[in-house]
Amino acid sequence: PQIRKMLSSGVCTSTIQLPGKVAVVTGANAGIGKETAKELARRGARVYLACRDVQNGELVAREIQMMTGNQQVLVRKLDLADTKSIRAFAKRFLEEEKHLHILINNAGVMMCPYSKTADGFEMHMGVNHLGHFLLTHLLLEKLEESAPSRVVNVSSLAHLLGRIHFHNLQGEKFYQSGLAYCHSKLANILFTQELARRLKASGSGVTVYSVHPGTVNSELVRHSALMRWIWWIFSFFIKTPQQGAQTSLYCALTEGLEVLSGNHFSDCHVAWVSAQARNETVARRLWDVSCDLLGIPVDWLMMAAGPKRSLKQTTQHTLPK
Ligand SMILES: NC(=O)c1ccc[n+]([C@@H]2O[C@H](COP(=O)([O-])OP(=O)(O)OC[C@H]3O[C@@H](n4cnc5c(N)ncnc54)[C@H](O)[C@@H]3O)[C@@H](O)[C@H]2O)c1
Repeated sequence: PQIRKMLSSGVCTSTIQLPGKVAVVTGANAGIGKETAKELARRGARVYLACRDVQNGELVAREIQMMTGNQQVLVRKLDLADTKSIRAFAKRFLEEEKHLHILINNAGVMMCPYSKTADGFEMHMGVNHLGHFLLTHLLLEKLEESAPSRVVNVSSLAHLLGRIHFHNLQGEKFYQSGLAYCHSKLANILFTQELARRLKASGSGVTVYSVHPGTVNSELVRHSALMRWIWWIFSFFIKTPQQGAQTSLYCALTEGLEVLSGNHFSDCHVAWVSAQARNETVARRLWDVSCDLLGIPVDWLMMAAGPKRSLKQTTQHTLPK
């Protein structure tokens, strides 16, 4: 354990406690999300485990309650592959909670065979990007009312290989499962940056960060025999889920991080991103296209001084069938 500790740099050293604070963690019933939720609960927050599998979520909630002594760990159904489920989750949450201080967009799928969400979106883009885009949109007013508040988008170093192909967003022209994951993780970073720009322009007290958690021993690689094998071989050297949760926790908890809103973090430090991930034009267009696909008004968070764009300029993308 000592060697493992040495190999894993980046620990969230914030001592902040969270009584009276409310947090939502997506995909909180496994891996990095579970450890993130556990630590937020340990610090006294009321934590919503937003899970696709509620039964399993309840088991995890009981485990976290027992380990932390915090009974305010609640499970709510959220399937990010279905916009109806996302809207139902948000509706219930907004009805029952006065505040939301921390939203961790953590859930993700990797290298799944070509498949589509209930709304016809390619699964990686649908779950990893569009699902969290819609969820954040629906919860933003509550975050603004609760400011200072934070959004953490769990992305990946895999964004390096990502590209936003607007003519092939649903992967119907060409599809490769590994690349589809990379594209969706690039979308996480572009969304973070565009959201940060808009929140700043609107004078909101909500800040947003994207995160690479490291290479983490979790179930994420379940769809690829090769990746499972590689993860197994290197399992001693890669991070535990608890170590993988540190950068998400750092971005959610560290005092004074507001000035770095929009940045990407790894090992609890600001991290470099690819040229693609710094392209503001692509970020703006992805924002508009995402709104279009989800039926959200493009100006749901209009740049105060930004150029007005007509949707015509942005509709050169493939709609789901
Ligand atoms: N494990 C790594 O090495 C690694 C590296 C870089 C980035 N990440 C990112 O970290 C995040 C967490 O991954 P992990 O490693 O803990 O994997 P994991 O498979 O253990 O956890 C993923 C979680 O997402 C949930 N999820 C999947 N599809 C969902 C859906 N449709 N609706 C709601 N929830 C859904 C799963 O149920 C699970 O709880 C992901 O966004 C992943 O891309 C992981």
